[in-house]
Amino acid sequence: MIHARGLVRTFRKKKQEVRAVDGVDLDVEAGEIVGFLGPNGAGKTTTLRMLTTLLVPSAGTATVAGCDLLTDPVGVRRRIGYVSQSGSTQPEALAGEEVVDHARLYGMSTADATAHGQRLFSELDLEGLWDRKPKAMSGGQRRRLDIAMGLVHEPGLVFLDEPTTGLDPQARANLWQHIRGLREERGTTVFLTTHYLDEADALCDRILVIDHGVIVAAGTPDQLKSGVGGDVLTVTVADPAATAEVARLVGGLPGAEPPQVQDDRVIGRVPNGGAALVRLVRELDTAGVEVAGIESRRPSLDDVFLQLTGRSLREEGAPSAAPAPEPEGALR
Ligand SMILES: Nc1ncnc2c1ncn2[C@@H]1O[C@H](COP(=O)(O)OP(=O)(O)OP(=O)(O)O)[C@@H](O)[C@H]1O
Repeated sequence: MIHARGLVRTFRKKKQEVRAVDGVDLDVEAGEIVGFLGPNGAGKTTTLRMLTTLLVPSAGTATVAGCDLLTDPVGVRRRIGYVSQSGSTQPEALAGEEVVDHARLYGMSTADATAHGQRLFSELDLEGLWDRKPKAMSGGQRRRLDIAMGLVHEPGLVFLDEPTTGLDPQARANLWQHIRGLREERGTTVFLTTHYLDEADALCDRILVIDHGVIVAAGTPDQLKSGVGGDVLTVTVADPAATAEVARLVGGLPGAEPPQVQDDRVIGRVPNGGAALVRLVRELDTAGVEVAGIESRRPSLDDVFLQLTGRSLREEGAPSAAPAPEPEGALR
């Protein structure tokens, strides 16, 4: 469904050339849900904008939904849906009318567009908002309206740029269900960027990780996690002054990598978490360290990210859980 080779996009910024995307190869098969992850500024949006014909590549080739990106951009546009980070609804237009007009641009009849738009409103919890202007909707409602716009013409391939940012947990869960439903019922292919690792883990068949304009890893969430190797040990101490001693003990476990200290926590990686945990508890007891919590767990996608990019997605200012819901009816 998407096959890109050597995609490059450069920008000039204060007389310097920025290589926002620096040779991206990617393949997305029909019916897949693929997540595109990367730290801020990694090149996700630039890649998406090229694949959706909004930005001309500086180099490289791609076919998207069966059409050549460079020679048939109109063909690409006809076959895809795109929901940008900023959305595309007009603040003064009536929501339902806008959705219908959008579908009609793609050749749908008014009756079909209305029926399909109303079904999407119901599925995306927008019931009762058909005649409301976006400027009088909450941020979460506007985001769901953007998504309805991207889906109303029933494209076979949808690009979603951070679709759930700003949605409350329930709206996020509804949208995940909707995205899965699109694939199951219509075989829709979905390519999405997200800052939520739990979202990528739960929703995506495959994940591509981009950093500095280059894809640094690709695989299923499980493949990526098992690539990190070993288990993650976390010790939380009652007194933060004890972290140096705990770090020494964790670092001394067989096969351990040098641990990190974050506030009152020491985080280490060991080949066998179960055995290491038993030994560590004994050593901590002997050393007289008061422990507030201790756990061994399988690596998460955040650990994958940290290993691949040297940065944690959470350090990037990305929330580790969805932000608190906006009050319904809040004005822009
Ligand atoms: N129009 C532009 N002019 C100059 N530089 C740009 C332009 N668009 C993007 N860049 C630069 O290209 C790089 C990649 O940006 P891009 O928006 O693709 O990253 P991203 O991974 O989507 O980041 P985020 O997660 O913050 O949305 C950044 O260094 C950015 O500053």
